[in-house]
Amino acid sequence: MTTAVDVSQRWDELAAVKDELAERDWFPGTSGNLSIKVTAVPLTFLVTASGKDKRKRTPEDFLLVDKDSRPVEPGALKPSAETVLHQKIYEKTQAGCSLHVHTVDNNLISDLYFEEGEITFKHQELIKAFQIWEEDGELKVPIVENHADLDKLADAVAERIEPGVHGVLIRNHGITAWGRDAFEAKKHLEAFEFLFSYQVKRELLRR
Ligand SMILES: CSCCC(=O)C(=O)COP(=O)(O)O
Ligand SMILES: [Zn+2]
Repeated sequence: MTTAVDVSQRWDELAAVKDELAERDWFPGTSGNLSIKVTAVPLTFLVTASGKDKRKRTPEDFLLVDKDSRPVEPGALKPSAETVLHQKIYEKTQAGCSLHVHTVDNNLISDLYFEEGEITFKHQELIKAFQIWEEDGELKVPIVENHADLDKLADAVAERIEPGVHGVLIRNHGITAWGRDAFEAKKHLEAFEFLFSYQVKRELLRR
């Protein structure tokens, strides 16, 4: 059962994450969407309303949706166009929070490594953010095509989820990253973006 207290607590957590990502300027041109799980069975989650400037904090920032990404209560607010991606993450993982942002670095990496289908990070301290502690441990980030059909896109992302995958890049679009809760999802997203930024600069220096 969803209680008003659960929704309000999760709302505040997601709003705090949204503020922090906004400070990093990770929502250019109204892009990006965020969600947080409220109940597991049946699945309900708060998701950002579509088309809004996610840098602003308003009482209409999020709405509660059900297991089919439909609003729990009728109203004027539309859930993110990409809500079904969040739904698939909750269906396929134990995630409690899912974050999607468009950055120049994640777009460049998704394009540069698209043909390989993934990018692998090794010998980087920050892969410890993903609990990889071995000296030769590797972090793989799958890359999928940016299908215009969002159900197809969500299926393509879901197909690449396996143990050890904490985020999927969408070619020239952005990344969807997740974690057990808001803290872990943000930690993963920040670590991914650090690694992408490093790799972009490394490629530039090499050329
Ligand atoms: C203006 S960016 C195009 C849509 C998109 O990729 C995105 O992340 C934002 O869509 P939403 O419906 O969640 O506002
Ligand atoms: Zn997007």
